[in-house]
Amino acid sequence: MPAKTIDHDFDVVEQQNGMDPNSQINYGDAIDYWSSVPASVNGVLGGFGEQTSVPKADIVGSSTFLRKLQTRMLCPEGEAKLTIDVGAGIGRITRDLLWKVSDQVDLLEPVKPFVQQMENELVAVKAKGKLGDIYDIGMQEWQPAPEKVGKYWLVWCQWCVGQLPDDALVEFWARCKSALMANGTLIVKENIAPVDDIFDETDSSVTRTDAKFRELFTRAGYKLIASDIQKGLPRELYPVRMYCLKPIH
Ligand SMILES: C[S@@+](CC[C@H](N)C(=O)[O-])C[C@H]1O[C@@H](n2cnc3c(N)ncnc32)[C@H](O)[C@@H]1O
Repeated sequence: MPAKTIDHDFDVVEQQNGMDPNSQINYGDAIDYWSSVPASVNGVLGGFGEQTSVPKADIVGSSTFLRKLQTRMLCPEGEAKLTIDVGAGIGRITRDLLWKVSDQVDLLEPVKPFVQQMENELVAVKAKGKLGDIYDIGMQEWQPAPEKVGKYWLVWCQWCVGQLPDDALVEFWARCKSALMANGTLIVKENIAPVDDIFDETDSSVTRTDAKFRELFTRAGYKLIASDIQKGLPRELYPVRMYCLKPIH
């Protein structure tokens, strides 16, 4: 869930059970949960929709982060800035941010009602000729289309990687490496757990610690070049961290 509130009692019970949060993830349960919420910003942001400060603060934080990284994200002349919005929900981030910095945006999202809603959310992006392909599958099933291997300028993963267990996530990020162009970038923006990884049974996901993220980036073959905390979120939410990663070739 994107905007998870801190619920210590629940976390402690889960940790005391001594179960590995990874082993509790069930892809089917996750799809059932996300299919049951409204196909809206409020639905994909766990109740922290446009009536709250969260969506606006999120987009401002991401564009500030990207602006700081401009010189590290140069695209070779003559090549298109192709981006993929992973676990895209209804296409909120593409609609509000990614189209502005990209020539074309692909989206990956396994929940059918969210994919249908993209048609409404992305009318303006499509009219500008910037809407690419939509893959209605999970990250664990995705691999870059043969003609797109080495073509992506940016892979954007936000509030979705907790849906995969550690090993499947490392394998997914390794496939992203083959999708990226030589100077391509992986951005990961996620909630951060304070002490240990925490399983959330609502959407069958894991909230990871900063240390775990850094370990998984190394395992997947990336170098971390920048990281910032998202500012301006309500106090009751987990901290949210942005990571900028470059593949090690
Ligand atoms: C919290 S929402 C975030 C949506 C979007 N990234 C945003 O910030 O607006 C999590 C998204 O991950 C999607 N998701 C669930 N399981 C997934 C999987 N295995 N692979 C890719 N996306 C998944 C959900 O359907 C949902 O759209």
